[in-house]
Amino acid sequence: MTVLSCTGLSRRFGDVLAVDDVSFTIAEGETYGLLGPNGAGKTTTISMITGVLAPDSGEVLVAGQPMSTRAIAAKRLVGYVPQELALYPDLSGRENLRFFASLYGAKRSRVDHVLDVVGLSDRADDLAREYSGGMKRRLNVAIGLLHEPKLLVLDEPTAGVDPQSRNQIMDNVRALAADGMAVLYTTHYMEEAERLCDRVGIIDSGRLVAEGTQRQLVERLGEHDRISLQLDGDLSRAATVLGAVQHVRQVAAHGQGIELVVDDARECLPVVLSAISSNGVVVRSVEVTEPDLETVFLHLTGKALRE
Ligand SMILES: Nc1ncnc2c1ncn2[C@@H]1O[C@H](COP(=O)(O)OP(=O)(O)OP(=O)(O)O)[C@@H](O)[C@H]1O
Repeated sequence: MTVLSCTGLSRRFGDVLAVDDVSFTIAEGETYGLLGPNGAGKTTTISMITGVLAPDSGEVLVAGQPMSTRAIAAKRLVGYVPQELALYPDLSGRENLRFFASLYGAKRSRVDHVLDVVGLSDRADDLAREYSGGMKRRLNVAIGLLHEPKLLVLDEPTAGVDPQSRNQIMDNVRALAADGMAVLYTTHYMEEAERLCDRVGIIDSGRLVAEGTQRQLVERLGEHDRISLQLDGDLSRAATVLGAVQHVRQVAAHGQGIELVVDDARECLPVVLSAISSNGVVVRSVEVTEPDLETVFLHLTGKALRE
């Protein structure tokens, strides 16, 4: 079942078209990663999805309910974990949660449950100001879960947190998705997107430039595995021999090195190495590059995700 459906979302700030005709959906139990360089339009998109900001055009539906800045029913279905921490430092973790539970009309019994989910039960009665950055963020996630949302929106939840909290947050997302929650996740960490997200959308200058599973994106761009070799010996002979090896698509020699574009590096490598050595050329080093989301992202946006 589709939980989130965005259709033709656009939003302008003065001369800047921050979000330009963005459409995507997220199904029950699916984790969708929204990736983009700084200023691409991620936060503006999220603000429209969570009903914080009105779109100039387009529509957001959450479990079939239209979202708007005044849509109480739709907002009840969304848990939002913003980039900026939103909690009271002079209240304990538990008091923060009780406060937000009363604000959202959530059951008080949810407080202990969400504390347990984010692994803060044993520190629940300490003041939030005494929490580490990672614990504060976990408390923020707990606040987002209080009212049992169908869609959880996390805006860079692991930015600047310690590895333990980062792992905890990622485990939480996995478990929540396994229980059927739809998750929208933005991050600057490509490996998180690779590990967590069933599908990703790449946004650049306000437009969704590509969308799919990691494999689909890599295949659509026609990216291939590469093998870089540093060699001693007759390079031109090695290049000729390698050009005839099955599944080698391109051979380029430069200096003492040869760069190969191949179909499947793991399968090709043993054949490549034996072809070289049987022609009296010595291999000094080998580097294999398999295309990943970072490659796709660079290809599409011309930028690294973390700059
Ligand atoms: N309230 C605003 N007023 C004017 N311009 C804005 C406003 N909010 C966002 N913008 C502009 O809209 C564009 C998209 O910004 P947005 O914050 O959505 O990007 P982002 O992808 O979330 O970036 P980051 O990764 O840096 O958080 C940027 O050019 C930004 O300067």
